[in-house]
Amino acid sequence: EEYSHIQGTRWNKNVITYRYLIGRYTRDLPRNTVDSLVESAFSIWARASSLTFVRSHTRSADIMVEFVTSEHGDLYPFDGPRGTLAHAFGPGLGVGGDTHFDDDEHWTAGETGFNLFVVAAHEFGHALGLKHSRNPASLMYPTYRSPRANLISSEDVANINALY
Ligand SMILES: CNC(=O)[C@@H](NC(=O)[C@H](CC(C)C)CN(O)C=O)C(C)(C)C
Ligand SMILES: [Ca+2]
Ligand SMILES: [Zn+2]
Ligand SMILES: [Zn+2]
Repeated sequence: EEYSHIQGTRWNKNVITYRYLIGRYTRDLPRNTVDSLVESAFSIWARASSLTFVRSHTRSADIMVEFVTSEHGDLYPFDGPRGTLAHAFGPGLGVGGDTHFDDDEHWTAGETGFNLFVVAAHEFGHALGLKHSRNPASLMYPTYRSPRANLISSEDVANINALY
């Protein structure tokens, strides 16, 4: 789900930085696989818009990416295996844009478990300010669906370009 009621509606810049909280990677996948799946999820939005995403190694990144379980320091504890898979805060300072993945899930790069690329693409939509869509073809549909060819719909492209 998205918590944009806490944050603003959009970033006031086109270059958006992200970083991982070191030590908060999942053990389901090699680190470089996590890095490339996350990079691919960002590139979906970069290709659809005028936004660019830069990985940062300093404290000041816009979007902090981490894998956490249960109670993890915000008001939205995760719920163990299945159920909620991840959440992201809408654009803004501090927690704004931060994206948390439930590490009680089995994260994969394929068809089994939950595909990290698919979930990250959805979450980064929220981190950019998008809300859920009732259109099942949309990346912002609130229920997980396994990876498919064209993940992003024309509605998603229209929505991100209406915002930026
Ligand atoms: C398998 N479990 C689900 O399909 C669950 N949905 C999610 O975990 C959403 C993320 C998916 C769409 C990647 C939560 N969300 O909206 C985050 O921004 C439930 C539908 C059970 C809530
Ligand atoms: Ca869960
Ligand atoms: Zn969502
Ligand atoms: Zn959280």
